[in-house]
Amino acid sequence: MVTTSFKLNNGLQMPALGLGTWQSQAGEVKTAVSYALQNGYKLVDGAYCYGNEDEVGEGLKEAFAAGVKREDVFVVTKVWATYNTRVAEALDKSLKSLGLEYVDLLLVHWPLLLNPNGNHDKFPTLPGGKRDVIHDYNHVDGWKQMEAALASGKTKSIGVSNYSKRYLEQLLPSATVVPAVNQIENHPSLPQQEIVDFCKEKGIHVMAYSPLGSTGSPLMTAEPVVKISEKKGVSAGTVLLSYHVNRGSTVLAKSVTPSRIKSNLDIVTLDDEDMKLLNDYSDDLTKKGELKRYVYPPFGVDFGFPDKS
Ligand SMILES: NC(=O)C1=CN([C@@H]2O[C@H](COP(=O)(O)OP(=O)(O)OC[C@H]3O[C@@H](n4cnc5c(N)ncnc54)[C@H](OP(=O)(O)O)[C@@H]3O)[C@@H](O)[C@H]2O)C=CC1
Ligand SMILES: O=C[C@H](O)[C@@H](O)[C@@H](O)[C@H](O)C(=O)O
Repeated sequence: MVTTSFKLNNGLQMPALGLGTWQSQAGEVKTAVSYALQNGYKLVDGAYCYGNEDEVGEGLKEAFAAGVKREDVFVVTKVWATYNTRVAEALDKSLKSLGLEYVDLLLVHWPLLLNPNGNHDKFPTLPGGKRDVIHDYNHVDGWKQMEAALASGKTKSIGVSNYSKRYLEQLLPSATVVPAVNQIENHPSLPQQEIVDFCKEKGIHVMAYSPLGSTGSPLMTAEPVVKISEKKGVSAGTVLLSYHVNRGSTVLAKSVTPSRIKSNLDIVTLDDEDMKLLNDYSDDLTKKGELKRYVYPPFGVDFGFPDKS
């Protein structure tokens, strides 16, 4: 029996699979969200930064009108980096767009501050074009605002995203509330074993993003993925998504294509031999220095991840 949900450190259950909405275009994401929720998805992952939360909200509304219950959907949003000193405001904006009274999980999208008074709401830049990062901001202080957001009742859980072990080690000694979740890029080409192990030790649930290798799903053709998919008679997508659930993580898959949204629901148990093939592939890339991070925004900040600074 494949796991369908995981218990968070606050006692709430989080579904094992969620629909991603990054880069889901206007005119497509409403249908994707509504279709997914009416066909078995229980989690939707969004963010203010994605610029499509109004439409995600329309999709939620359509699903609720069709009989899906609010309490059966786990809605995630994130505080964008220009709002890390204005968490309450960010959460209110997202709730308004989503048409909700509360979200189930609010994440710090990235552990840094982009200038809240800069030349752009989301991506402020300096005269030379570089991102306008406020370098004396301390993400540990920012967490206090996340704890206040939790106390407001407008989110049921709080967590982080894009936190390496180093960043978690900075945060945890001062945290009154231990993050329920760390959402990180994760797949066989970026196993993140150190962070996954550390999170497990600290009771922080991992949500894996870009499991297919992000735009265009390049990991579908990775050799061990194809091999396992042929052996088991399942799709390459199923292998890549199941890898996380088998590791005890929640996985997010983005699609705006109904047939893919549906097929991504097929999570299977991978046996020890399958996991060994995938782990050997990861170890080999690690040894060769060929780990691959697909999501690498130009912040110019060392986040402490293994592949690139
Ligand atoms: N916290 C963070 O900083 C980040 C969070 N995320 C979250 O994780 C989610 C997933 O990651 P994301 O980077 O979007 O990438 P994914 O790894 O989910 O890949 C998405 C791509 O794969 C395609 N695809 C989806 N399913 C299939 C399938 N069954 N067969 C073939 N192709 C398929 C999609 O195409 P199509 O849509 O055209 O069907 C799209 O091009 C995001 O949407 C977002 O919610 C992602 C990045 C960073
Ligand atoms: O969640 C997805 C990613 O983190 C995305 O929000 C960033 O990559 C952003 O587009 C950026 O350019 O900084």
